[in-house]
Amino acid sequence: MESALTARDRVGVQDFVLLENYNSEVAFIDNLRRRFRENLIYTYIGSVLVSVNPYKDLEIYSKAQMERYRGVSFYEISPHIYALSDNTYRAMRTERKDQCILISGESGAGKTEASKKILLYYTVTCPTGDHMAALGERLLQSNPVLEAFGNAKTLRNDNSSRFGKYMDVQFDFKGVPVGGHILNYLLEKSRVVHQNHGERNFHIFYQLLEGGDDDLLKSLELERNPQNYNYLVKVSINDKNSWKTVMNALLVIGFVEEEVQNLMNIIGGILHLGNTQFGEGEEGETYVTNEDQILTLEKVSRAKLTAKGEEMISPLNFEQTLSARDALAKSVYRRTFNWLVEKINQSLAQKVMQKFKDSTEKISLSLGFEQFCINYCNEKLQQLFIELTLQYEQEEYETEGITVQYFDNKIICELIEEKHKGIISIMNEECLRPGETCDASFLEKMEDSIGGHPHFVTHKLANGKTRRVMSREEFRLLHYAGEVSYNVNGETILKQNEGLCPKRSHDHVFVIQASTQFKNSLMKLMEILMSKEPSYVRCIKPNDSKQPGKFDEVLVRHQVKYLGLMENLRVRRAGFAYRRRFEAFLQRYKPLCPETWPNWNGCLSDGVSTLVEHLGYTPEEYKLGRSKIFIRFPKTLFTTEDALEAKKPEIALILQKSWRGYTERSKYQRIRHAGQSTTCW
Ligand SMILES: Nc1ncnc2c1ncn2[C@@H]1O[C@H](COP(=O)(O)OP(=O)(O)OP(=O)(O)O)[C@@H](O)[C@H]1O
Repeated sequence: MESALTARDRVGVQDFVLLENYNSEVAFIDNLRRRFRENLIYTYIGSVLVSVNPYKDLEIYSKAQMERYRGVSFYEISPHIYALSDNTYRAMRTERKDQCILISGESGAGKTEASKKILLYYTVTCPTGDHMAALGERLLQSNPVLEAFGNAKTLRNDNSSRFGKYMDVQFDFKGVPVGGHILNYLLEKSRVVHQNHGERNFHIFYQLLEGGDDDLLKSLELERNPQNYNYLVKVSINDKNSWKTVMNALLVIGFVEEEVQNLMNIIGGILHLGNTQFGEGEEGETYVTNEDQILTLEKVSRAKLTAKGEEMISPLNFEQTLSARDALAKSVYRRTFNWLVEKINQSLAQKVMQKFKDSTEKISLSLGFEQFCINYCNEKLQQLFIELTLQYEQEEYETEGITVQYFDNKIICELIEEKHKGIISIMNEECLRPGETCDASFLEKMEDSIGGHPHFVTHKLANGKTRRVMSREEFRLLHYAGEVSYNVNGETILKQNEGLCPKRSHDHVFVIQASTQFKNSLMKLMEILMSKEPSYVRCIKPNDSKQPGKFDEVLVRHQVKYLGLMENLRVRRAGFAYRRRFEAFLQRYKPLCPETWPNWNGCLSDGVSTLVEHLGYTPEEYKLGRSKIFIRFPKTLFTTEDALEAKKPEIALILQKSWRGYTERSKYQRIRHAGQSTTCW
């Protein structure tokens, strides 16, 4: 195994920082490709882990592998998600600082799998109490449940998460995981009533129909064939087995039989709701045509209005009724999903580590409100990445007189969220305006307020070439990940911003616009993340056909670009690969120098100078700042780490000897003291 690993390490560089030509995108991608061919899917850029989806099971996630990475320094061993997990865990314990791991990448790049591997690593390697054994199991089992209700087959991924997830895991002072908590964001509820060609509804609908036993289906008045339901399309993906896994997971998490039955009642109810047929009366009123549904569903075709304190029931026309039926289905599903997450949270009780799951997607189709929110979320996460890594480095380098240029996406975030002028404000204003919401006037307002912004374009504002490919009903944003067009026609952006309810002019003030809600929850998330020490996993999808061994260079290049990996590398290499506060550096490496071991009593920077001179660092290898040492090349650090590793047995021997000497001396003193006391008597 070891020799195989050494051979693997020779294929490409395991840290991009060691790339000879670090400015070359070609060299970067070539390194990725060479490693990918050897099944080396992980590579570092300093402390950032780049992961390429292998689309096949690799034997690198066993318990034995976990043991290899346990307690081992980041740079000492080949890159792995376990190394990052372990490092984060140890940083939390030694530095006593909350940590978070941000996993990003486009749909199908491997974010969910990465998060599962991290969780598995903690549940296997962390110290446990009895409580933890059960908690670990519940943490792991929360995945199949969330996936059943929150994941679906899309063109890009057969198991695509259609919601954002932030998982919090809490440890006690001994490093024992004591609980977990999940926050979910922006479930793609529109999928409940409509799926694009080749895609499916959420897995649970199919799992129920394929896996549920005859009695259950009978009690829910359901038939096995998904084709009998308007909200479903027929594509099976091992749903029968998944059903068993999900039912078992629900039990482990602590759902009682009645709750599971209720959940299934709701899922069945949504399917029936989708099958409700409506007819149109002579005066434009709508009525339910399938008689068995009349009692439960006739209210869908009416709206309750309150004007000047008086309530009125107004009939909806055919179109409005269909839209109200779908809105009801979506709303029930969303609430059920939230309830489910809450139940899981109760089961995980006290809480543990972090992971926010985003779903960066570069989409060139016309999209609506939900996609707008998802892309805004990814934009914010990218901004956070820039702020926490690149900008931080920039500031440090400025004091060293080094300047580095990088792409800052703040301008796009502001375009979306700025008070009074941003797209969200304009959208809200338009929703609050008396009268029917109108996407055309929303577009005009945007053109007036932000027309001319370099990241915004509409048909009217576009130049000839772009205008030819743009419709009059869309606007285009140049996100950091690429251009995305958003459709504003009819039922899309504004309707969804209002929460998909038919608008009632008198209660505008009570409408809490979905975009503002989303913006606020995003701000809260950013606050949480900013308060923690971040680690990053950047996932890359090697091809669009989900095939093992296929490396599509164009696709990979695009992701390298929008994930900002080249910038990340440039900043890393422009300066120093490693930095540590003097006290931390001295504390770690002081055994390597007789003058600093066992203690250095002078000023810290002198101690570090003495230490590195003894180690033979050349002037270009390092620099001393005011409070930190900066080491330019990882190789220098590796050598120092190796020296420390080699020294460890010697240190252990010295400590052992000192301890034995101390205990023997104490014993002698006690005997001597006892002898003297006896003599006195
Ligand atoms: N490390 C891995 N080893 C083996 N297969 C993997 C790995 N990572 C991902 N895959 C494969 O790729 C598929 C897609 O991965 P995953 O669901 O994690 O993507 P994602 O980035 O979470 O996508 P989405 O944003 O759509 O949820 C998985 O179902 C699995 O088949």
